[in-house]
Amino acid sequence: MNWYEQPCRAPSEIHRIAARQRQATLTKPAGSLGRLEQVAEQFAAWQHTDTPALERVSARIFAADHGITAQGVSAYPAEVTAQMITNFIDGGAAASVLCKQQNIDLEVINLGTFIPVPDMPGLRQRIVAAGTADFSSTPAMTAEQVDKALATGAEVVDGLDCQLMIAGDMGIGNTSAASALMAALLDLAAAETTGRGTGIDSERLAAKTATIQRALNLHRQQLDTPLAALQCLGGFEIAAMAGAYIRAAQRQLPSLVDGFISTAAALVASQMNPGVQPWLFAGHCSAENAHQLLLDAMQLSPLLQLDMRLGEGSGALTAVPLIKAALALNNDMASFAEAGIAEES
Ligand SMILES: O=C(O)c1ccc[n+]([C@@H]2O[C@H](COP(=O)([O-])O)[C@@H](O)[C@H]2O)c1
Ligand SMILES: Cc1cc2nc[nH]c2cc1C
Repeated sequence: MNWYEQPCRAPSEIHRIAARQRQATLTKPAGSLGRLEQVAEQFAAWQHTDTPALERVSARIFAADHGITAQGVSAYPAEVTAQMITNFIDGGAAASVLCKQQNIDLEVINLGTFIPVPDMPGLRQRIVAAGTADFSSTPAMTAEQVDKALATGAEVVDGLDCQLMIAGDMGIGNTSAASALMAALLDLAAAETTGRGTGIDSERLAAKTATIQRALNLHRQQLDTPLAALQCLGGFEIAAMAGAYIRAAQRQLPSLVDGFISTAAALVASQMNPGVQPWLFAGHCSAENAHQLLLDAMQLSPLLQLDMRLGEGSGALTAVPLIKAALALNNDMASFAEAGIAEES
């Protein structure tokens, strides 16, 4: 059996129920904390306690370049991927600011960019190749490359000591890869899964959609397993994130999923290993066109809807304070008995 097929233990339904019962005793009308109550119950099931805690969150940004950028699918040039890697490390990126502000440890993993990035502290160089091939004419990766990228995600998770993982993505062109994967894995047309990414106009959106649909037709015979779809249509960072979600679930470590690309990687992961889905939680719904449909297909209900469409883990990072609030309420509120308050009649 391949490492990514090893089973994942299910979260504890006993502790989910215990947390639900605890919620019912707290000084509030039943159900009045809405989704915050379910957040606490979910963490209770993950952590096997009715008073779950969230002290250690780790963010890992997976970066790589995409051959599909040769088709003019992004509003930005591919060199931004390498430039942003340095910006993450220098502290100037949105994800860097959110991590610093919340005391979340951040590491960047470079899977391979067109422009090489020099070694620097906080950057793990795991170069698969200098970007994927252009999937509009050839498979994005070789079988060896997809294996290496998947294994890198697992390696990263094996080094974590935290209670929640956030996997962020950076890769100009990666919304094209994510849209193609979503279409292939959910049996949809490119028109249903393709959006504006970094902000292309309607004319370029039509061309991007046509390019992705042509690629889906070209590779149709090869798209019979999620791994094959990942190899044909994915990116190195998407594969690494899929590997990270799988290994995290195998280690009973929950993941807070970010935006469209992150969720597409989570879709790959949960189709490669069905035990992954119960270990996922959605941080936000991105403004990227197909994200809501993708979340629905994966039965994930996002915490935030702020019209963000940045990637790099930013939406998930923004949701972390809300999770901490949900757990503090669950753990620290007085019960009706403790406060001497009359219960529902
Ligand atoms: O996370 C999202 O929902 C999201 C939506 C649109 C764009 N992005 C980011 O923008 C880049 C991909 O956009 P594009 O247009 O180059 O395919 C990549 O670095 C992503 O992290 C991210
Ligand atoms: C500047 C910039 C920052 C990003 N972060 C994630 N994707 C990005 C794309 C661009 C263009």
